[in-house]
Amino acid sequence: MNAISVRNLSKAFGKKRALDNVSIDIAKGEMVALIGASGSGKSTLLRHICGLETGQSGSSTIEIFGAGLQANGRLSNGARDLRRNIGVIFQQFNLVGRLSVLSNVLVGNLGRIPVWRGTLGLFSSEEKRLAREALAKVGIPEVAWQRASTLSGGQQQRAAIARTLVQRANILLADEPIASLDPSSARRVMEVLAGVNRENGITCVVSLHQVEYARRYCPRTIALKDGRVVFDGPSTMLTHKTLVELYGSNSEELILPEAVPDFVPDYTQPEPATAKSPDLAPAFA
Ligand SMILES: Nc1ncnc2c1ncn2[C@@H]1O[C@H](COP(=O)(O)OP(=O)(O)OP(=O)(O)O)[C@@H](O)[C@H]1O
Repeated sequence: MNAISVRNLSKAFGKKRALDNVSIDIAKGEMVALIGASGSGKSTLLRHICGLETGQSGSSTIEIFGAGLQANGRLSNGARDLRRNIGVIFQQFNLVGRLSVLSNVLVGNLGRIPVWRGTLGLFSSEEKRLAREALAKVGIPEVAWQRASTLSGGQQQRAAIARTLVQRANILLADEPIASLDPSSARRVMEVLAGVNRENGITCVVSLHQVEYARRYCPRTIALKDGRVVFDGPSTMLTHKTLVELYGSNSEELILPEAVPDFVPDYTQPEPATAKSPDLAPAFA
């Protein structure tokens, strides 16, 4: 079954065509990279898939697990319920800085509990236990009581992933989650995303600037250029040569300067035990 199905999606902002007749299917359990130079439409596509934007009127549709999220530029009646299945992580601004990390993770419950309970911040001990388990799953159980503003960028992204686990999202859309991180934090966040995909079966779509991360962590890559899908296939086929053909001089934006050209990754193998925190036990599996 497809987790996400997009048909004929176009979107213009004034005269700028941000998405141009995009059609993609993403199967349940896939881990897909969305790459493209700046302004190619990655964020716009993700914002449509989570229902934050509607496409142009016409014959476009977006379905989530076979149910209509939007059609012809209008959100469906069931969109609100479908959105509960979708966790979203942005490059920044994922957490409320003055609240504890645990409170931020507990926010993932809000779609499921009575509004009054959420407003008063009244969470059951079971909900708190699950939130702590989610923090353990992403490898940062020790920061539960810290103010979110005191976390490093990578820890903040991992806390945001923990919140989507508490939300019980079965689709995770991550919009440039590693763009402002140093390489080791970026790898750690990508490992956590790959872990929740592999161990929890969560369908992940991750927009990335660097193709190396796509090749290392995502079996499939969808590449956008000027709002159009210009590549959709195995990440291993997206060689530097192909990137140059697709993007010309803009391809430099997508290749890490120190990258070894066209190394072949092995993302099919689970991470070796040494590369993983013992905290990443599949508590939610
Ligand atoms: N709300 C908006 N109003 C006007 N133009 C917009 C809006 N959102 C996006 N755009 C334009 O649509 C195009 C696609 O933008 P989008 O943010 O989706 O690209 P992107 O691939 O995510 O880029 P980046 O990698 O720089 O984040 C860009 O030209 C952008 O300026």
